[in-house]
Amino acid sequence: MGKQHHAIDYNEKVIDIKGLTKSFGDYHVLRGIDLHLFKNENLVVLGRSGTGKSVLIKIISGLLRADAGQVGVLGNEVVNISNYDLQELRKRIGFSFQNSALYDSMTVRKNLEFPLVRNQKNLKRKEIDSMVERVLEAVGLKQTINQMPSELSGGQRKRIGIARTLILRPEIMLYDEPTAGLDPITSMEINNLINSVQERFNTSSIIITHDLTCAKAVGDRVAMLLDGQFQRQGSFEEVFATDDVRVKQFYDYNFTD
Ligand SMILES: Nc1ncnc2c1ncn2[C@@H]1O[C@H](COP(=O)(O)OP(=O)(O)OP(=O)(O)O)[C@@H](O)[C@H]1O
Repeated sequence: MGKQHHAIDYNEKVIDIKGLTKSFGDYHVLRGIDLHLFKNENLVVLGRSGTGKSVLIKIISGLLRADAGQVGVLGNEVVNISNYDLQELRKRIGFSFQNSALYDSMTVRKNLEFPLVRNQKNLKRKEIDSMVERVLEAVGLKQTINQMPSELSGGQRKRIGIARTLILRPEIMLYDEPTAGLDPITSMEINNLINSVQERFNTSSIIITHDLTCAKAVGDRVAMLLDGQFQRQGSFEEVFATDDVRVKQFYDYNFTD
């Protein structure tokens, strides 16, 4: 059984992509993609290395431009968005990168304050402290507030990275390989965290992963990129209920549970 989640709003699409194409020279990475994300939904995007998963989330967040198609994000059309609107839109989207990229010379507290101080210049000390405490509590790491990143485990650093993203209260979360390089128990803890973030912060998320245990644990819906298109979408079970050798191979090599 995949996960069950009941708060998804099927009437509201926070991301709505139609006919998206993107090439690099002669290499056609995305070949007419249709994809949507409902409000409060966790959507897992699966695909082999090099299939264009990172390119897709870069286009969603405006870091890369699409060649053609429509990319609706929180009511904006990002294909022809102005730079100002793009900056405003980016504040509503949180990224959790593969390498959490904490600042090694700053304590956990300073790392968490950093995006706040940069983006919301008029906050009082008390407000900053309470926001830091709130996100630290949400990721279960209150005790690390005065530690340096080098004193944390890989899983803890990943959590702090997620906390730092949450502090700006994003409406959409984009997780790039959230369990990469983590052991199975730590991975499970991150999967649980992704689900609890969805519930506590009402985020809608795209989770890019190779880890099928993660896909099963966090995905309300799964979409698989094959040859530049989402040829399979549905529940975890639906996506893998096929004789397509490309899908079977992906399952056999990536499911270790
Ligand atoms: N800026 C770029 N210029 C040229 N080619 C690019 C660029 N960005 C990505 N590509 C190519 O597009 C393809 C898809 O890359 P992408 O990073 O999206 O893969 P991915 O599915 O995220 O794989 P992985 O899981 O390995 O990160 C790759 O072949 C890559 O070389």
